[in-house]
Amino acid sequence: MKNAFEIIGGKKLKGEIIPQGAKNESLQILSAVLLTEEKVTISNIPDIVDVNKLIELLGDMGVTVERLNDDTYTFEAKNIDQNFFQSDAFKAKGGGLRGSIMIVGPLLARFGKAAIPKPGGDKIGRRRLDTHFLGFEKLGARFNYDTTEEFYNVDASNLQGTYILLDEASVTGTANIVMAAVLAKGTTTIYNAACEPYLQQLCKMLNRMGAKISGIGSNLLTIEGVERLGGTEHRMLPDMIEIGSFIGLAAMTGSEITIKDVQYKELGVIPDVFKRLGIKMELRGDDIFIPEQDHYEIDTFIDGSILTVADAPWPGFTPDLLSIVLVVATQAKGSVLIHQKMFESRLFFVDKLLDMGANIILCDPHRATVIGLDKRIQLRGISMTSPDIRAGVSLLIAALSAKGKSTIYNIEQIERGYQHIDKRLIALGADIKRI
Ligand SMILES: CC(=O)N[C@H]1[C@@H](OP(=O)(O)OP(=O)(O)OC[C@H]2O[C@@H](n3ccc(=O)[nH]c3=O)[C@H](O)[C@@H]2O)O[C@H](CO)[C@@H](O)[C@@H]1O
Ligand SMILES: C=C(OP(=O)(O)O)C(=O)O
Repeated sequence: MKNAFEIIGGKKLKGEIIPQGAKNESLQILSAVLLTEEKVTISNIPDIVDVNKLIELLGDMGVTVERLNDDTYTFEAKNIDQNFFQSDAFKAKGGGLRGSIMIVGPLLARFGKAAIPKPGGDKIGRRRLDTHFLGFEKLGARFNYDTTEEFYNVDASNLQGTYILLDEASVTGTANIVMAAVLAKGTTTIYNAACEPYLQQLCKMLNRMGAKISGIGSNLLTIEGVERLGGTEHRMLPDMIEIGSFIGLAAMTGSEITIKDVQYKELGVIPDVFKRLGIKMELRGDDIFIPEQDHYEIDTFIDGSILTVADAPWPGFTPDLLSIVLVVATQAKGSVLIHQKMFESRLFFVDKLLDMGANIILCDPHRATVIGLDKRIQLRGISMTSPDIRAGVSLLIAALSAKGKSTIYNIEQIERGYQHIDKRLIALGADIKRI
């Protein structure tokens, strides 16, 4: 199995690229098919490792899965095999995919019990699941964590709606609790709910299935429980993290790129953050056009002090794009402080950028100051391994801009979230070989 990319950098790219369907939305939406025995048709599903693993897991647990074309599937969760959840196969597969935690909410809602191995995942720091389980407990569930097997069992024969104040606005936690509450008795109110577009899409889909959710897009969701849900059709939004990654790629490599059909109004502050790095872009219809630009200059705050880009729950800036912003800043004119508030170890990949010649001071695990090189000095290609999905793409962008050859190992990290990324970038003129 070829699991590295060899990249010859320094080439300008040119052309159009279509963003894939959203990874994080897909993981929520696919879990929601478990809430009904009727057929659910889902389109614009990205062909990426994480999503394919979840589809396979649904099939293993008894969901009838039919692929209608490249990106459209039907799912029918009529005969779920309860024995599967205690099998070794489930323990091995379920743990390999963080998003699989979101099958718990729907399974509780529909069958009154669920099980899940502790998910593994990227090297980006501790990732607790407390919010999920505190929410389930409020709804009347009892959970048991087997520390030796690293396995959770959850029981909830009688879910009852209630008021839940989340300890933090967890994205997958909110999705999980919403999916448990839609079939609970009575009304559930979730305050401090996350409200990313992924969640808005999930709630809209659940309402089309017969759920009664109001407050969509806010941090206060009200869910009136219903007896049953039915089938529906759903189309995934374009992946906003991919769109941000392509904006960064265009700027860093000085390329003219058009990102097609971005659903601009769903992107929140993402385009503005890249604009503050000095990147020019135009909205043409619903496409983002990024012209070839040899230099871009980072804005300052109004009082002239150094700009900070920090993550925050939606509608703040997503943490999943901070690594991309960091890498793009290495070739800007000016300086920026990158403040990764949510994850403890997501900035450590800067050591690779330092080896490539970037000017970065890692202040502490959460903060890095980037002093841009203004393209006076080109990064140089090196061999590296990626610790996580977004660092992986950031390093790919750095390698595409760098002088000479780079090798990125462990590209499964990248491929869990970016569809056929080598082929799509080669179509724009990139020199990438799978080795
Ligand atoms: C499959 C999926 O959808 N994954 C996304 C989801 O993960 P996930 O749902 O696992 O992430 P959470 O929203 O639960 O939390 C992410 C991190 O942020 C911290 N935290 C969260 C909320 C808050 O108000 N304050 C705070 O500090 C948490 O402690 C945790 O360390 O949301 C993350 C945060 O946008 C994204 O990086 C992931 O790509
Ligand atoms: C951290 C991410 O994903 P996950 O939650 O699946 O690990 C991400 O998409 O950047």
